[in-house]
Amino acid sequence: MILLDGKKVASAQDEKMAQRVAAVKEKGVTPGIAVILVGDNSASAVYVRNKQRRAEKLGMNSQLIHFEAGVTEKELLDKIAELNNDPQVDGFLVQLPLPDTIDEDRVINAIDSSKDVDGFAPDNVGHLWIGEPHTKPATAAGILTMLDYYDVDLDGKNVVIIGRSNIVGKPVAAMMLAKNATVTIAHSHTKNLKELTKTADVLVVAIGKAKFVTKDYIKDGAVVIDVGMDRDENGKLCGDVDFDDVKDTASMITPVPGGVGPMTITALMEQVIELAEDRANG
Ligand SMILES: Nc1nc(=O)c2c([nH]1)NC[C@@H]1CN(c3ccc(C(=O)N[C@@H](CCC(=O)O)C(=O)O)cc3)C=[N+]21
Repeated sequence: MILLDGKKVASAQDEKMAQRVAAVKEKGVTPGIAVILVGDNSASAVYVRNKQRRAEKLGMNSQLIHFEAGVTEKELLDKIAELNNDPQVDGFLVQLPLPDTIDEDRVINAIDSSKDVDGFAPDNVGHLWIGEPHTKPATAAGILTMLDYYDVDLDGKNVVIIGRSNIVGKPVAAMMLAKNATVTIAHSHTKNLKELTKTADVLVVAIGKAKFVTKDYIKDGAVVIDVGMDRDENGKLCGDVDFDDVKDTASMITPVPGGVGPMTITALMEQVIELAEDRANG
């Protein structure tokens, strides 16, 4: 079994990205990212901190805007308008999920789609499905970079994705379809899930249930991508895949932590650098 080592791939990408940051700075542009975090969800705080750290390491400008859970939609929308108009900010995102008091769609729609580094804005979703992406959702982009790094060719492969979220499942499907895979999206209403997942050459799991996928879901030699960020019975970070159970059946697998997570951040940073390059080139 080959471990798909997100930390290793991320640091290899970091070297290339640091050079791009340096080159764009020579042209007088420093790539700038902002992250809006609402409330004090501890997991979100960890991700946000990791994003800040990576941005700083790459020599980028990075600002965190932290609102209390009681923030009003208006305050949030005002901040978004300010970032839309801030020329130093190439891209920004609002960490999801938001508190129930806030209309998530309205917030996402308020982000200028040219600065929507998450690729969640409706026009960016459309561009992605047409096959002419502007910005791409970071987790999906990170997964594709990872597979490319390990020379996993998707052309003609059967891909099964468990999970149909706008953040992960759907964009992974669009991007793998563009690589000529045969893509199936499974979800909570799917019948005979195990029979379906056993047809997968590549299985992507993004459901948010700790250790849900065991070896009886997997074809011998499958590539398994675990997008889960869950806690096991001892409160330890784990994925949606029972790693120890599947490790002798899968040919390649992402660990949690150290798999998709670091790649998500890499993809996000790369997206901001691309937007900064566009700014520098006018
Ligand atoms: N608008 C928006 N965009 C997102 O991209 C977004 C979001 N909202 N909401 C939450 C999810 C989750 N996410 C992660 C990013 C990095 C790690 C990460 O760095 N993980 C490390 C460390 C995890 C740890 O130590 O806790 C790892 O897997 O090795 C995890 C999860 C981005 N998300």
